[in-house]
Amino acid sequence: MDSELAVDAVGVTKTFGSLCAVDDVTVKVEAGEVYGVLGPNGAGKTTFLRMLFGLVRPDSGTIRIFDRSWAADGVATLDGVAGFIESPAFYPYLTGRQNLEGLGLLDGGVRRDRVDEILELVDLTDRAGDAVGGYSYGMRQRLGVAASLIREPRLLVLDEPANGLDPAGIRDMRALVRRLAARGLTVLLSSHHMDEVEEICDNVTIMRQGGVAFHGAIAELRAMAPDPGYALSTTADDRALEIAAATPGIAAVHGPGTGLVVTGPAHEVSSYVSALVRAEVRLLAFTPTRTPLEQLFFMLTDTDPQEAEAA
Ligand SMILES: Nc1ncnc2c1ncn2[C@@H]1O[C@H](COP(=O)(O)OP(=O)(O)OP(=O)(O)O)[C@@H](O)[C@H]1O
Repeated sequence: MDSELAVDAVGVTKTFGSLCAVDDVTVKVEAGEVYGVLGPNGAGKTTFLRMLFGLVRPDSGTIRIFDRSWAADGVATLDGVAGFIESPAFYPYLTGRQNLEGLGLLDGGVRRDRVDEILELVDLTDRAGDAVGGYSYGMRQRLGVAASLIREPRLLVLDEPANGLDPAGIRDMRALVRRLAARGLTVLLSSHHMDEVEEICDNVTIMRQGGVAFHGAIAELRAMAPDPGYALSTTADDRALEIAAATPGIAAVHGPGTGLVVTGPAHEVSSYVSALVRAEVRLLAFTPTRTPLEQLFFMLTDTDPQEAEAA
């Protein structure tokens, strides 16, 4: 039901000069879900989120947050909404706890046990007494989430919360978002990595050059994804190619460097590997290439995977 939507953005467009940064984007986020806005650099994700926060005014379209709009309700539109656009900023010489308490003062103070609870939730209890200047990037991102939680929001908006994090940081951030969702918080986050969102989001909008390349459930995306691919190196690649040609459902080509790239449904790939073993072709390497969803993301957004990885 539309009145229960946390975010109801319809046909939102924003142009900067001749550049259409956000082009007729519709995003509907149900209360209680984790929603991802995905896209490569420059796709328009941040501009879209900035419009939710009222930092940028759309040229056309409507935005309602928990049934409030900037036009009708002004700043009250942000009641129950918190989050950060790009990286959160803190006083580096104050501790994590002092930063949170300082922010709480803006609202007339925050109870100590509430700060304790939030620090526990973002897994910073042990480091709460250390100066933020000594925090890792991932800890600062988590403290940013903690700062957003002080006002007990119903909707948390996070712009690329995993950007710049190492794999452990990404794992921690993912776990944090899951914990928040389990407490009933609606989370809207942006990302340019499919693997960051595929496990935590229920629905996604994939943006490409301002427009929408896909929107729907992750499950729908999975159904559209191409077969998984594997980089293969053997003692006899030419023979391995011949065997691939004779194995139903398997496609194999020479890889970009040495070896082969093999694609096919998982059970066919398993039969293919058995056939190689029977033919006494020994495997020297067998590693998955991109996940099918990542591959689909690059296809939908028309992005060159190598360029994206370099960026
Ligand atoms: N204030 C502005 N003035 C002019 N152009 C802008 C402005 N803000 C954004 N843009 C342009 O709009 C396009 C979309 O930018 P946006 O930051 O929304 O993309 P993004 O998907 O968040 O990218 P990234 O992942 O790199 O942050 C870009 O081409 C950007 O240069």
